Amino acid sequence: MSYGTTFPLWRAAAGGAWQDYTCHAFVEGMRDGTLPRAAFLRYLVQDYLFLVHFSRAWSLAVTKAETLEEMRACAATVHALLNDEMRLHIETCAAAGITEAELYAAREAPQNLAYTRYVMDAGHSGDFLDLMAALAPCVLGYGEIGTRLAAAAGDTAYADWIATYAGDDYQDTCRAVAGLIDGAVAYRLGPSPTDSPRWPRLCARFETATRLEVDFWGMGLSG
Ligand SMILES: Cc1ncc(C[n+]2csc(CCO)c2C)c(N)n1
Repeated sequence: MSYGTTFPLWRAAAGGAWQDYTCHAFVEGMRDGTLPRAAFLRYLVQDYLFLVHFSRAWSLAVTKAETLEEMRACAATVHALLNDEMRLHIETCAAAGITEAELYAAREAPQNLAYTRYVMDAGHSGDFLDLMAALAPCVLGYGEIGTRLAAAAGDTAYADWIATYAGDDYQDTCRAVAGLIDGAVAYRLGPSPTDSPRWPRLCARFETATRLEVDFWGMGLSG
């Protein structure tokens, strides 16, 4: 499966890290239902905080955009994150007796700090493309994981999670973000972006963010 033309190149350049992320033991545990509930809730509480900072990162993308089209796409993502994406976390945690105030006050795990602040820094120290390369593994990785798990899931309590990311709405989001990235790359790097002196650094940013996703899953498992 692939979204757009830039993402497959970045994914290939990330090598084994991409496999480590999308086929992580945490993911396999959701697929076959063996993931302990405590690990999933630990992940979900941290992921709520993650989404707070990801909303900030997409907000930064609005200010780093160079076209109105880019601004609209990033602003729409901020809106979706704050108003739709986080609701899933709030409702699932509420059912487990965790309030939103408790979510907001939870202490960030070091793996969470490392990942979210890395992404923010990619945007602060770089331009729109640096930020997109750091954001891409998160958005498109979950799209890939959702699709794979929907086709291979066993009897699992995580069917809702899988259905969310395998569903048409989320897959449309993935295609839209891939299109945003392809357009942004063409706008800034021209018709042969892989020849740009900037290309290796963008690949490196993508790979680093991918490794930080691996560590984020690991945090859920290790507690
Ligand atoms: C650690 C971690 N990585 C990726 C996602 C997935 N995700 C993050 S933001 C977003 C909406 C589109 O930008 C989606 C689907 C997550 N929740 N947690």
